[in-house]
Amino acid sequence: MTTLSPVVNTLTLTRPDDWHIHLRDGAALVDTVRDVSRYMGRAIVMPNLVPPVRNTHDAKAYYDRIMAQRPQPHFTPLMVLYLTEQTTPDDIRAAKAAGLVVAAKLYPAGATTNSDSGVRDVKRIYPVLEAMQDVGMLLLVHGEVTDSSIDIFDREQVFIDTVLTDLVRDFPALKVVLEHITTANAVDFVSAASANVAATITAHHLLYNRNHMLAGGIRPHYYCLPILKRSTHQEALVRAAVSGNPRFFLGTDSAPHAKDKKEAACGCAGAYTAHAAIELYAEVFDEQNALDKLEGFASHFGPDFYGLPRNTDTITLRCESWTVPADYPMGDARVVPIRAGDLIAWRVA
Ligand SMILES: NC(=O)N[C@@H](CC(=O)O)C(=O)O
Ligand SMILES: [Zn+2]
Ligand SMILES: [Zn+2]
Repeated sequence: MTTLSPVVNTLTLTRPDDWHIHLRDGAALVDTVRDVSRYMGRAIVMPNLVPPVRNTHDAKAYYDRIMAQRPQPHFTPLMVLYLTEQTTPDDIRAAKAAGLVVAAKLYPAGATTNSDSGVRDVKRIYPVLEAMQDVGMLLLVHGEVTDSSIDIFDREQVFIDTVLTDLVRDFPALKVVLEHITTANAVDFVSAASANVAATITAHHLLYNRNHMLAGGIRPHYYCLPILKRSTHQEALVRAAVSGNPRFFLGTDSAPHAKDKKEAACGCAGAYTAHAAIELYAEVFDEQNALDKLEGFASHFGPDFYGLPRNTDTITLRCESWTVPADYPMGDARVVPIRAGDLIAWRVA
């Protein structure tokens, strides 16, 4: 239960989880694992490494590399397989049997960072989806079409209309998470879908719209995929997040890229928010006078949808502003976080 002090300057809630994060690999793990494990209980760890996490063996090895960073003891990484057109139903059954892997991720080939090994035609992985539905493994989806003739601001909506609608109809018992939603269309789709369809929402898509990225100068650290949309979409996401509808829950999509790879003529897609994830979400809920709805979104609805137990301990946030550093170390590189050099209103006690 959320406890609000009378003056609402502290907030205690069940320990949250992050249902979508990129921890990367190698030297970066020191920093990404430390950040995510500060207070998150679990994290769904995205498999878009190079090469991707394709099978139980890869997932176990990646899990071990994460655990070698000695995350806080309350932290557990939840592993995900990367679906390719070569993934077999046996890969799914083996991963389920091994117990470490809770989901598999559909990246349309070419849709986002390290998605080249992804799926060109969803029909080709229908036998794999059949197996997932059968064994109860969740499908996580980067929901954008890749057709170059489709406007980048429309790619999520077109994916919903041309791919996802058929997919959820053809696999009614498959649990599907539409990741990092960015449009009112996605909110409407999930709200109207069966109880087996949910969505994650990032802090940056709740806090920002495309003006923040493009008006008065181009700001590459706001560039992520799916791209920030116009404010009416942002407002629809905020309404969904604070609605108390259990099919919308927290997934930061914190996705670090080295500063020089973002501040470049052709910059990478991804925003870093793991330095202040729950703090940024708290700002959004506070702004909406909906702090009492944060716990459901951050700590209850995710595990409920995944069929996992809720965390049993708590964290406490204080309404006390602090200045985010200009950058943070990320292995041998530096990463510029969201809100760099600026204030955040909440801090974790
Ligand atoms: N969101 C992003 O813009 N980038 C992510 C990939 C993804 O989640 O689509 C990344 O891995 O950098
Ligand atoms: Zn994605
Ligand atoms: Zn992501």
